[in-house]
Amino acid sequence: MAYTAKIGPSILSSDLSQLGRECERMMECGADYLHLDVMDGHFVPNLTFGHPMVECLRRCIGPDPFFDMHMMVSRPEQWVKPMAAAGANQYTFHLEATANPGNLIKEIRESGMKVGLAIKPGTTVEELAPWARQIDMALVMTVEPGFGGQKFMEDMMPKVSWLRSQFPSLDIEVDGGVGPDSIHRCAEAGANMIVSGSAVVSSDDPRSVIALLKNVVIEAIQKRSLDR
Ligand SMILES: O=C(CO)[C@@H](O)[C@H](O)COP(=O)(O)O
Ligand SMILES: [Fe+2]
Repeated sequence: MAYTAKIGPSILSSDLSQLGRECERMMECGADYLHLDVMDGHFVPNLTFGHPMVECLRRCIGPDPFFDMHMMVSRPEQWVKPMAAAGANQYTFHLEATANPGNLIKEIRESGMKVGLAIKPGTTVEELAPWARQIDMALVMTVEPGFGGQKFMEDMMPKVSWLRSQFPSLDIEVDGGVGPDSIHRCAEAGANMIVSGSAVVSSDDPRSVIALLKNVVIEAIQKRSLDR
């Protein structure tokens, strides 16, 4: 069991005029990585930022924080090299957005980034499975991508459980509506990379929320290793 508990705040719900400072604040509060949501207004009905912003963020907060790029874009092939040059560490693309996942996985690796593969709520986990041994992380969306602050979809948890049973050492991320009320379900199902936006960023005490989320996942991982 190679995976560990990691919490990655999504800075989508933060004060975007202060993005650099907000990223620093999340890292100071115990975040393990930063989840950066890129939306192109086409794959999803919302627009955020692209590689120029990532380059500025990297310059602002230094080389260490791990940037997990959640690419909610229609042509993920187009942004691999620019994102790598801007300082992204992991490129998480949507299975629904490409006709040739194998080629894209190869391009991402050749650009020096880790590979994440995301599925929307309507996509089955069996469609992701053929790629699972070639990727670093599977992202099971627990809301329809596009906006922060939506309700957690508990009915996505069987996808996480199935992936964990089939791929015991894969990093599995959940994203959307995850916070203190839903973290137990995610952790029990087998998720180990936890994206949390509004629950962390809008809290008066983000440090405590991050610690709580992480402890629940650590306990679930320990329990699973004892049960084996
Ligand atoms: O990718 C997305 C939404 O499309 C997410 O990363 C959200 O931005 C997470 O925010 P919360 O749902 O936790 O508020
Ligand atoms: Fe996201």
